[in-house]
Amino acid sequence: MAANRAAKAAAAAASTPSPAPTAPATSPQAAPPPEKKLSKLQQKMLSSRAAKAAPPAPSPAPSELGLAPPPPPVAAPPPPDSSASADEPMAIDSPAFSSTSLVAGPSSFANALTPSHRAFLAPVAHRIASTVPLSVAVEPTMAARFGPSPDDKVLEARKGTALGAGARGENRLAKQARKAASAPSSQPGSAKNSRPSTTAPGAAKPKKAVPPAGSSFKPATAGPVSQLRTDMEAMGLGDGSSSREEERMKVDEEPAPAIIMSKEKILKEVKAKAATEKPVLSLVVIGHVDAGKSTLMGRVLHELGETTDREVASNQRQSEKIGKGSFAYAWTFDAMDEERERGVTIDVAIDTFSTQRKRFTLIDAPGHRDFVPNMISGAAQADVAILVVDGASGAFEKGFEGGGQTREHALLVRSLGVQQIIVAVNKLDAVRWSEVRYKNIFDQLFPFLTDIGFMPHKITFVPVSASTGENLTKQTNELLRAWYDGPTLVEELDSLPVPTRALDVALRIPVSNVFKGQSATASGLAVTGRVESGIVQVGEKLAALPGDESGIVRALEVNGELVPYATAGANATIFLSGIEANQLSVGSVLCPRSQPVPVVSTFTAQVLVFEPKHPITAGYAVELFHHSRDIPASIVALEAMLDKTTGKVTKTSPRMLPKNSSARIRVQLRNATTGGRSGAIPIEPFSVNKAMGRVLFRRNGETVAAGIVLETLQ
Ligand SMILES: Nc1nc2c(ncn2[C@@H]2O[C@H](COP(=O)(O)OP(=O)(O)OP(=O)(O)O)[C@@H](O)[C@H]2O)c(=O)[nH]1
Repeated sequence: MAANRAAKAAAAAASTPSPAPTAPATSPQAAPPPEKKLSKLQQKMLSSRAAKAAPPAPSPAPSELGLAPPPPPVAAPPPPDSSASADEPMAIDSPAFSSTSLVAGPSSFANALTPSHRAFLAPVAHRIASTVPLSVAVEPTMAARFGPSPDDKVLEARKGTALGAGARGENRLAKQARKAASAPSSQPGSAKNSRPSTTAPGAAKPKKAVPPAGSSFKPATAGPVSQLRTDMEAMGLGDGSSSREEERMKVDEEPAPAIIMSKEKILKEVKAKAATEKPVLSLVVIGHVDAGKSTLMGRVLHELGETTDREVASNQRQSEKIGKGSFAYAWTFDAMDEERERGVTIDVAIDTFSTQRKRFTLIDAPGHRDFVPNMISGAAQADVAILVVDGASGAFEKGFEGGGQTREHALLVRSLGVQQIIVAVNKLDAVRWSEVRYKNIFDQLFPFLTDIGFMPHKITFVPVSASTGENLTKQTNELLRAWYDGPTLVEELDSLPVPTRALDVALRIPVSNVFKGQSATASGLAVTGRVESGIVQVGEKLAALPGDESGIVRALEVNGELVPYATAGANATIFLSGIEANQLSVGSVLCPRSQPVPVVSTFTAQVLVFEPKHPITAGYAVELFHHSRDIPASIVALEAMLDKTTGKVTKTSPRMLPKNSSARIRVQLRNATTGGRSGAIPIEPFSVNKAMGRVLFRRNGETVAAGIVLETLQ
């Protein structure tokens, strides 16, 4: 398998990369980058699109959502991608603010998980991260005061069911870790009956620690975890070992490890590594329910040798037993009992895989509309997305037209900062590899994606069949080969550009999970989170916002390895000392005390209104999504309506915001005085830090607007 892959990649490298269809040739933006060669089909499709007159997008076309970059002058070269670099100046001052400037990517728990995280988290924390119950439990009076939010209702309904926190079955990596773990106490509870232990299982294999030279590096236990434990036990996740745990984790008396590397030295090292190591990208898989997301990625992992024939055969046998044989590959990800019984993904699942030139952290997101909050949590940390669409007759239309999640997911990932998207046109085996069908889907989807702000050359289409494995790593089907000679899905993944990381700016780590971790290498209070910007290293003292507490980084883990530092883009587990667990929660932000993130409950934002059922008026209640945090808020003032193309004020103090409009609004959190804790959250203007300045607004289970933070107020 490995040899095959190498040979394939070598062949791919030898030939000029040939991307799937890109832009309509009628648009100046449509020109693909010169180094990319079009396949025959792509050329045909583009020229057929060019042949059609290119009328301006009909109103209210998605382009008019204000999400697309303003149309360039006819002969102008393609505009630069304003969010291509995390370091470049912000575009929000520009009159032509658009969704392109809405992009860069907050964070969540999802791809913070390395294999050893999974070992830690499988029994308990895997779900806690993506679900709000932890924060709900921390702020119990919030719901009493304001009533449950729509998304809370979904989460509430999940409590006590197999959908509730911690109830997830073992996934592939957790299972491997459990098998490998030697100590009985380190075994996670089984998915079905046992209550999982709050102590995470030992890592599958002892990992080689990489202590900074000269430091007193020693994984240490951390402070009391009363709130976390209370939360966990309230959710039925405790292991009854409270006092033992409390004793063990009471006070960290280990001396803090010293910081030993200068930032300059780290930056130099990072540069040197970039030349020799595979870059890591976070990949989220999205699409309408049943499009085949889990099957596709389960199959990709198998084709790449990440799962064994034996594992697949076992899933096949077991899925057939309950009459769900067609879901065998999906079971690699859909590990919860309920997911398997219903044949529906409920929560994000994480995995990792490598291609010839890249490593991927894979986030398999649920497609069902009820689980969009989970999808957001996963997508918030992604660099790139695969949008899976169902090519079977009528199925694509079902997912794409009113109410389907194809549009919503694409819009969400774009608003969350994802710029690069691969459309996997799946289930083409069901239509005998019809080229006409493929082109028909391309013709519907491509303009939509460009209109919501994806740059044409950052969109690729690949025809595939997840269940037969066709065109994932190889093309064998003659019906397909008759009209397609472009790259396979894996080749397409392998050739994705690596986003620029914001290394040389203030450190920001939005926390996506808090747990008590214990592996062969480290233990104690730990958080997972994506390093959105800057560099963190062992020994560093970090403020945990909101709050006055600081913790010391005792150990850092990235991709299952202990490391002396982690840089922007890394999904890290950070073991902390000198701070109590109740000072941290999902949505906290770790940053240097000297460069804090503003903690506020009111801010102004520039938003694009999607298609809410009712127009937005002052006092409109919403769920605010910021990284992994999901918090009740109100749009307290409509300051101005804006022209979507120029960004100029068209009307001050409008009475309401209609669908597809752009506006400047004032937002206030609704829990500002709840529970004795500050209701304020750490949030930053987009102009200061793109990743910290993106917000999404949902209401009654639908996403109503997305935007960027303009100014933090109080
Ligand atoms: N014919 C055909 N069926 C497929 C293909 N890919 C997936 N399916 C079937 O489609 C159904 C749904 O597949 P899943 O992988 O669970 O879909 P999903 O998008 O992950 O579903 P959710 O995560 O619940 O939204 C299963 O019965 C699969 O066997 C394909 O390429 N061809």
